[in-house]
Amino acid sequence: MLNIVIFGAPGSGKGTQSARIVEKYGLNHISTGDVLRAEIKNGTELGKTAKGYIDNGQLIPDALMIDILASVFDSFKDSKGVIFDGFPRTIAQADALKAMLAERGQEVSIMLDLEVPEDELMTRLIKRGQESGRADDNEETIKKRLVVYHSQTAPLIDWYKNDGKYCHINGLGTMDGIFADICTAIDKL
Ligand SMILES: Nc1ncnc2c1ncn2[C@@H]1O[C@H](COP(=O)(O)OP(=O)(O)O)[C@@H](O)[C@H]1O
Ligand SMILES: [Mg+2]
Repeated sequence: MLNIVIFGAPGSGKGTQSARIVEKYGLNHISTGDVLRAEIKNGTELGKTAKGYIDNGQLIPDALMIDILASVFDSFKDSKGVIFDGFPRTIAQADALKAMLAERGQEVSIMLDLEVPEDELMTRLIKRGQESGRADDNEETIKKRLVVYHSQTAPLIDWYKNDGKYCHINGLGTMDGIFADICTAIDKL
């Protein structure tokens, strides 16, 4: 199985590139953001809990996220592989993902880090907020999310370097150009 972690700040293009990877390689996509937004839309207990954190630009607690992730992962039977989009976001989540995959005789194949400058992230997210109406894509919440990204999520770059899975991708450029770089990395696996 191919287990790909797609990584980057909010607005770095994880969702955009995941859709292309899914189509070309026939993988299953786990976007934890999409899972939580669906729960919010359906008004579930989990959705209510998640909304409080998301509206404030904060991360959902690790223990809850790790449970959700494992149950979504186990819902895919005979999968060719999975793209993890939006998970892990903390060191504790990376440890948990490694343990969860190891229990199932698997491991992360590669971590793709989409690097995009901050001013470009802000421009993209403001635009996404206007077009899609995503509640957390407003300037105030985006700023909080970027602070959380730098303090809690960016340390995963060194974590994955130490684990030998890290792959840097320049996330600035055309969507096709970025996808071509991603394919080059995946095809080497
Ligand atoms: N290479 C790119 N160049 C310009 N805009 C992009 C690029 N990739 C994605 N976008 C736009 O940036 C926004 C955020 O992309 P998205 O894939 O949702 O990011 P993430 O899932 O990492 O938050 C979207 O509105 C998308 O259309
Ligand atoms: Mg996304």
